[in-house]
Amino acid sequence: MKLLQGKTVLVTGGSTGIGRAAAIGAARHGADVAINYASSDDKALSCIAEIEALGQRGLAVKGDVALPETAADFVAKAVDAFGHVDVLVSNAGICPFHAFLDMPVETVDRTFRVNLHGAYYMVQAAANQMVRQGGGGAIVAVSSISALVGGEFQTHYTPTKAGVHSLMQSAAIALGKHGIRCNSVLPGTILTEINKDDLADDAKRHYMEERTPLGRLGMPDDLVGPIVFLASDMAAYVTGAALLVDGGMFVNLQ
Ligand SMILES: NC(=O)C1=CN([C@@H]2O[C@H](COP(=O)(O)OP(=O)(O)OC[C@H]3O[C@@H](n4cnc5c(N)ncnc54)[C@H](O)[C@@H]3O)[C@@H](O)[C@H]2O)C=CC1
Ligand SMILES: C[C@H](O)[C@@H]1OC(=O)[C@H](O)[C@@H]1O
Repeated sequence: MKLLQGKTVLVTGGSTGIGRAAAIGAARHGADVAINYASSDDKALSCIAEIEALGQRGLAVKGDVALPETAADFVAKAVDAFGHVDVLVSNAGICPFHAFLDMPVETVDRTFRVNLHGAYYMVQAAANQMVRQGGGGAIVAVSSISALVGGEFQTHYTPTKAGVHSLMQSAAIALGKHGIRCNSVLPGTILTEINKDDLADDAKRHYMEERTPLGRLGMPDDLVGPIVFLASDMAAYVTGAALLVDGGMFVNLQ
């Protein structure tokens, strides 16, 4: 069953990790897909190749989501290529682990600009296009379990994830009249580039695995079903919601 047949799906940070999995997963469900990416042309093009191998159209647009103009450019190029925007997956993000007391200003600033400001600009640009089109749409933001709990070396990061979660709640109210649904997924610990160095520490990785009732850390593909569901008409009456995708980590006190 293809849940996104005929839809156009935009994904930020779509060349690796959760964004890549979401982009290819959307194509598997019948969507044409545009990805935003920050750096690696090779990784972006290989993602497009996988989308096209599934019989769907793909587009890769390079841009730094921290820059407001990137959002308008990404949406405009997607509309030029595919004619409309039906779904936005706001995924791009960074988590440069660092201690609190000597956290550099530039690290705080960059993390906020990418994770929160970038999400804001992309959601706003996609929503304006959806309003122009009429017919509604769906926005899925990749927040985090870290919207709900803290991290010693993530004092600059967790507020951005809480902010993304809150942005979806407010956007859901602002956009409901336009038939645009806004929801968050809150992944637990998923094995991707973002935490490759952090989880190279065996003790840290073992601790995170032990905290997870399902007994394993997540993989990017574990996010595809929840994201596609929230993007699809299966979630027609779901907006302002947050879906933990964490193997049970959040509820596991003892
Ligand atoms: N991996 C995990 O355990 C978790 C990840 N997340 C979130 O998932 C999202 C995706 O991260 P992952 O797939 O895990 O790692 P990742 O590092 O593979 O993906 C992040 C993507 O965002 C892109 N990106 C970074 N800065 C950008 C910028 N300024 N402009 C455009 N693209 C940019 C990167 O190039 C990369 O492709 C992030 O928002 C992260 O906060 C949330 C909870 C858990
Ligand atoms: C980068 C972290 O390992 C990852 O990202 C999050 O949002 C959670 O803190 C995960 O553990």
